Amino acid sequence: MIEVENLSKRYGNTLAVDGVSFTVRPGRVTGFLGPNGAGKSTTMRMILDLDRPTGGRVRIDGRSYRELPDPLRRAGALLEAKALHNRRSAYHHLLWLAQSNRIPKSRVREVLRLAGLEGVAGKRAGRFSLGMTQRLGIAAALLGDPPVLLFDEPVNGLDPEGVLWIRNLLKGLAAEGRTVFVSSHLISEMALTAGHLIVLARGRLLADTSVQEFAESGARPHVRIRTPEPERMRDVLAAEGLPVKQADDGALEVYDTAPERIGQLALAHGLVVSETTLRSASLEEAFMRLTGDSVEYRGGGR
Ligand SMILES: Nc1ncnc2c1ncn2[C@@H]1O[C@H](COP(=O)(O)OP(=O)(O)OP(=O)(O)O)[C@@H](O)[C@H]1O
Repeated sequence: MIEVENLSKRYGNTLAVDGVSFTVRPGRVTGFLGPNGAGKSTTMRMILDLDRPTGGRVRIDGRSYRELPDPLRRAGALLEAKALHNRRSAYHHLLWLAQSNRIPKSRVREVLRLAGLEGVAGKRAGRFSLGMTQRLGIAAALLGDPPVLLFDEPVNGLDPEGVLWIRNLLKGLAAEGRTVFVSSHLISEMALTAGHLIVLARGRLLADTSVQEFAESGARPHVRIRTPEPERMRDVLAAEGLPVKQADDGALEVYDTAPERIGQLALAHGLVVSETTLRSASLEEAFMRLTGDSVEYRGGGR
């Protein structure tokens, strides 16, 4: 379990993380979602004691990272993939990590296999592609077989097969009862892997919720209408007190109503309607609404 309490980080004039509290529980994948610059990486670095908080505190299974005995066996992490300027082979890189953390040598082969790197174990890690570097980072995170795992944007640089692999890996690790915390700026990716979401924007916590609740809370169902006379339709809808807006493709979007009601109104006013479709907002729309609002709300602040 990871407990983050009132955590803040200031870099000069930038409040990268602004009084954030949440708990990441074991047994499920928790997505850490937010647009670029939201403060996800900074939060993850503070959880791992790689960056000192300006305020607040973090606990991993009840202790701060630096108090953990054998930290690699308690918490594993993949942070942003950096090109490894590493002359060591993938195998020797992992072996060095294992030996400095009292992890048995046999575990190196195991994680190379888990990460699909057996075939390139002898190659210099510094020459790896981004996708292979990502896999090597994941192998290192798994090396100590830790109950707590953090992954910062793990699908970056992976090909479709790799993306599928990581989704299944994350779900499998959570199903084993581990605490799995994964950052992403893509809600679509998180919808496929995470059961729970922590949403951050501009350093602030916007939501701490299940994926399903998140979709429902952000969703505002509406009816899409296509008509050759959009202006007249707008007038009719406005007279009925129905909120309406025009989508980029020219269709009208009407809220707080049902397609049947639109059909009745069109008939009553002699309007031709070529499409009426009930749409519930997608997860993307829920995410955009939530984070977009926060950007507007906080615009000019600070
Ligand atoms: N070392 C640093 N020095 C100064 N500012 C920083 C530093 N690290 C991060 N920031 C700033 O803090 C804010 C949050 O950055 P952070 O990288 O944590 O966001 P993020 O959500 O991980 O975004 P991304 O997905 O783009 O990595 C940004 O405004 C960033 O410019």
